[in-house]
Amino acid sequence: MAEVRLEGITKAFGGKTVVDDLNLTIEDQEFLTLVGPSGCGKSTTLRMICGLERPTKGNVFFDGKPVSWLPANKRDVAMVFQSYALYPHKTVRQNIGFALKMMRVPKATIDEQVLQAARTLDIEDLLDRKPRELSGGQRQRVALGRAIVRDAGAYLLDEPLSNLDAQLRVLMRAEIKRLHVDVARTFIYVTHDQVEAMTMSDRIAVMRDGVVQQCATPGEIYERPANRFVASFMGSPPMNFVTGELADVEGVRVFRSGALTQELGPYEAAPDDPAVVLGVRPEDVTLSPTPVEGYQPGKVFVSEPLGPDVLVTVRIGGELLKARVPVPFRLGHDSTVYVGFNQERLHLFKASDGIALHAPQRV
Ligand SMILES: Nc1ncnc2c1ncn2[C@@H]1O[C@H](COP(=O)(O)OP(=O)(O)OP(=O)(O)O)[C@@H](O)[C@H]1O
Repeated sequence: MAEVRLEGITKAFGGKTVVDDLNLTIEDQEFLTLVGPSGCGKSTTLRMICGLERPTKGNVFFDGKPVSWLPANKRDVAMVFQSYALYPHKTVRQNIGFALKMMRVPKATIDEQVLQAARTLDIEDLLDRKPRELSGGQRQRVALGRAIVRDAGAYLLDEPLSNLDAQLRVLMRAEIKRLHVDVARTFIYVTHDQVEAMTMSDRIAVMRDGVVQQCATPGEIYERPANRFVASFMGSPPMNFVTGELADVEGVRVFRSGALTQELGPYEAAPDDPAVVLGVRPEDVTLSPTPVEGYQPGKVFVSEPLGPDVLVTVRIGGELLKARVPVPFRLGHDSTVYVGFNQERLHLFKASDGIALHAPQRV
């Protein structure tokens, strides 16, 4: 059992605040991912949770008990690092069992638990090898094995897949997600890869410059990003943004920018300032070779086949927009194309501070 609560935790190094008044509760058995660009404070946050770093201000609680003063080895956590940190001269079996040996667990129990962890991770046949005789993916599994054998309340994983090639990352992503189900413990995972965050997590906390921008389920983050930063960081290929303004034309709210005019649905609040940024994800852009009412004419700039669909960049006036459309797409470069947006899935942000202006919740 481990609910991890961060209450106003702040960390400064030499007067520079790198984590700023962070408040977050990670539920028991939840898979929470901290995601954000390099240097935003993810690892520092994780290190404060596990006890490798002390908060400058604020407190960390495990199951309601403050632990900020406890050293790492006295906390009920196990950590997996990006570098694996395996002992090169020890076998896989010794690496996995090392923490238990340090805790003076009887040998028979260690053997049994190591075997059980190895079975979970499908590395039983590697137990007598040394790390140098393993592939990157196998080393990663050993690092995970070393963590899960500890039977900790919370597992903290810091970019555990970043040293693996793209194919292996996809494989291990699914394996870690499955491992979380099997061991039924709290997982706190750090990555700068938004795809990992989206695919693995129960909830995602998106960080920027030491501040959590939004903490929500992957679905909410994708559908209702709190601000332009979250909208641009989550989603691949990224959301299109067009700067313009809101206007009312014969009682209908429209967005206008240069050559582009787009009718909008209802929005919760009309901002004081009409300067806004329209956001539209590439999969919400439709292309037609012939005119359609409400569509804007543009020119095909470039098209990139992705397999099941095509990423088409279209020029409308001075803007370049990306559309993800199904195959086949037969229009060549510079052909005229008509561009439509899925009105129900448009996003609006205030131009001044990037805060989202949400449409009423769809049911
Ligand atoms: N021990 C330290 N002393 C001084 N500055 C530090 C220390 N540790 C981290 N920092 C700084 O704190 C900021 C946040 O670092 P942190 O490692 O938490 O970021 P991150 O989001 O995990 O980045 P990455 O994805 O690159 O690992 C960075 O600017 C980093 O240089």
